[in-house]
Amino acid sequence: MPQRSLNQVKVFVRTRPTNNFASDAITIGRDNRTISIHRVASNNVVDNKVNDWAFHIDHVFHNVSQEEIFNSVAKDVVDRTIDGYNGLFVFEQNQLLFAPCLGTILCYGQTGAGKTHTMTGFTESYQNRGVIPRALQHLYQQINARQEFAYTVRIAYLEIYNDQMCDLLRTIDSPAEYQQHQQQLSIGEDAGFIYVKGLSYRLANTEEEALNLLFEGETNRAVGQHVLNKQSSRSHCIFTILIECRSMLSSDEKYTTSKLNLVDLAGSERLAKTNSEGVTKREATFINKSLSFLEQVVLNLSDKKTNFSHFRSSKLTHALKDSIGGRCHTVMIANIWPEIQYLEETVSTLRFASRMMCVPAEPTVNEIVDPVRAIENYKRENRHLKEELAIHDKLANRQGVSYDPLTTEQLNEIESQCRRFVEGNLDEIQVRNIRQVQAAFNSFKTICRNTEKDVDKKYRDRYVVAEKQDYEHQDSQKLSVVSQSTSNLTGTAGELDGQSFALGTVPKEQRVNKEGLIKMTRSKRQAAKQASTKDKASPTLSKLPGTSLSRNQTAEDEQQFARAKEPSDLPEIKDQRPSTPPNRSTAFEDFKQTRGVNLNKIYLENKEILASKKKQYAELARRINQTKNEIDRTREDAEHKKNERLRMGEFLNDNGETIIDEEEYELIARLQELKGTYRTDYEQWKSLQTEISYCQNLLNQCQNRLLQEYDIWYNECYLNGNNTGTVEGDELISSVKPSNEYQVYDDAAERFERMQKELLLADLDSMPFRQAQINTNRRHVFNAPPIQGKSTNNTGYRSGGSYRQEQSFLPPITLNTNRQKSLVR
Ligand SMILES: Nc1ncnc2c1ncn2[C@@H]1O[C@H](COP(=O)(O)OP(=O)(O)OP(=O)(O)O)[C@@H](O)[C@H]1O
Repeated sequence: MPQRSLNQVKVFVRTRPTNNFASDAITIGRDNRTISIHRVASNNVVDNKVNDWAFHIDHVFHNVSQEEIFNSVAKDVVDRTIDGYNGLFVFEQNQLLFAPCLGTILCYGQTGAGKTHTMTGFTESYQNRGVIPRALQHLYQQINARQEFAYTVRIAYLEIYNDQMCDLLRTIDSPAEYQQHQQQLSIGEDAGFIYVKGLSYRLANTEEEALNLLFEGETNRAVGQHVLNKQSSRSHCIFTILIECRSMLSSDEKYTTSKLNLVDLAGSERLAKTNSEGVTKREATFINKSLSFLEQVVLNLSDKKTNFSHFRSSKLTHALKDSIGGRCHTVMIANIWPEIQYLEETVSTLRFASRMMCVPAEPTVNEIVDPVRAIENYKRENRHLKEELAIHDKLANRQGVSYDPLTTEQLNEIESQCRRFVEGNLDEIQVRNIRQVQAAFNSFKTICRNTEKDVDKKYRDRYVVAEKQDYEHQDSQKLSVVSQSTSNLTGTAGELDGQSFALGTVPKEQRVNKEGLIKMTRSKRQAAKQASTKDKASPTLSKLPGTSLSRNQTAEDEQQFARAKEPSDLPEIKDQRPSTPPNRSTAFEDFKQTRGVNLNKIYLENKEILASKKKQYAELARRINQTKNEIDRTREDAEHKKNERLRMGEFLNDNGETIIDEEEYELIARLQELKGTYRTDYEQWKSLQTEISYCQNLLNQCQNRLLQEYDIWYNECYLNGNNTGTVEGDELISSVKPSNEYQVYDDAAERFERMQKELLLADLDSMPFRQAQINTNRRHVFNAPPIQGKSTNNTGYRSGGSYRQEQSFLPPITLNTNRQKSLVR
């Protein structure tokens, strides 16, 4: 095999997994760098065609994961793009006019071969996310790791549909801006760099913001259905990441810029095989035409003798002019569908891949960042600043101030001072320079963390829910406790002097309407109780032994949850279910009486504990306020007495001490006593506050678990446990969507919180991905016009004040219903 030059476009082949792999016709070399095709000639026909091919490429990926594709193919390109390029670009009204493209990843192949799968992946599955979401994650991880640089990231998403360009992020704008963006996009060139006039570049400060943009664009892509692919992309899409980087170390005005294009081409298709007609056929014609122009351009680029390429022959080739080879680090993934009936398409894809391999690419090395020189400059500047500081200190008569790093002894001394300060044994901490201030803050941080740990340990050790015999009784009591606790949370308690912050609860008008919730919950409970009395004979509802829940969130918790969710004494109810699934809230009640009975108990127990803590908290606050009022009154009386004494003239004893009367003495003593009570209560109040937040946390976890188990149970009972295929899209994503039926327990704000917590419990790295997913779903559900016929209430997103509020912050989106595809691919 000929030696590959480093300065050429890299080409990889990825096979779509299939059970009908054409092993007689397709052979992948052992080194995974060769792919041979052998076509069996027809028996009856004299065939003079070439029947054997061998293609040498950089690597063949056969049945590999999305992660491997990203790590082997795309990561390097992303890294190179982050490293930047010495360029310059100019913004005008948030529209990029000029930027060098440093990296391109391109997916090419026949329809249905897995290009979109490779590039974007499943938007609803974190594990199966494609190159773009992974590239964004890697990009922001790198940015966060490079503290010495300040990065600005902008995103654009361009679609080329029937040779017309379209901004996929236009729907984020308000209607007025949207109208502006409707203007025709056009391609411009400056110094060999390509830009799309009118295309919006959106700032993305975090991975989540960037993913929001990706998902928004994905929902706007043109998608169609034909025989070979139910969700076929009918357009070429270019996802552009623009990175601007400034050094924090030098005051240099220069900055590096780079652009990464992630291109998902529409798939070539043979009309006879896809049975395309009407719109789909017209689209296919445009797709095939633009791809053959692309082939032509690539052919010209790979031919050293030709120095002209017809880039302007189509929008696609023009838009990609500076993205293929040349100064751009280009990587192509050729997707093939290795089944015998697609052999011709496979050969044609591999041919294109081979041509692409000959396109020269000489990425320019970034020259701007020279860390050695930067550090030298930094040291020099540091020396100058120190000298200046010394002069300044001398002029200000501040002798002996040292700016050198603190020694271990000095650090220990500061730490000890901080400790004594916190314990109340020291009034002031001696600091003379900024290093000492920093050291003091660090010590405070350490003290704070250790205290937190101690408190946490203390509560974990302390709280174990006792077994309860009469659960139902307590359950009914609980509601009144909750309502009392909320109504008791009034008044304020402040510091002794009354000059600082006030403690207490938020004003009534700012609180969530709990009464409504309680009424609703109560009526649902009653309904459930009636149902349970009817079914008394059923062993399903027989009393289960009380469950105790350790506050330790350890294996013990897990075991208990496991025990709770698998009550062995419950009969299998699956077969008794009606064929039509019941409404979810009825099913939920059912679940709480059967499979979820123990989990529900734990949940309610915890809720009760929380309610009682809140009650104590409110009572204590009221008591503190009373004490505070009494302190104020007593202090006033004492002051009054003192003034009276002073007016009458002071009496002194032989030692020169002031003599006061009995009444004034009692007032002073009472004042001391009240202050003592106040302090004790205040400490207890603060500690209760921590306990409440701990219990609240635990309650949320129980709630999440209950709802998860409910989803599983519901699927098993009513959807035959089938989580794919037969289930409607809405059902599929129900596990990540808050649903109205869960209102049995909580109001909208709580649901929102629960949803976030549910996500947090999962892999932390996946948080931005999942959050962006939810944001996009929610945005589209909120803004779907009512004329679409579907009631948005079905989704469970619309009820609840907090959602409405959130809606008002989001820009309205107008959806093109013809072109919108489901978020679930
Ligand atoms: N590597 C893979 N692993 C799992 N599923 C795959 C893989 N590649 C493709 N698929 C599945 O094959 C189907 C078609 O894939 P995809 O839509 O990505 O093809 P495409 O090349 O983008 O087609 P088109 O050009 O028509 O848009 C999808 O259901 C996708 O999930």
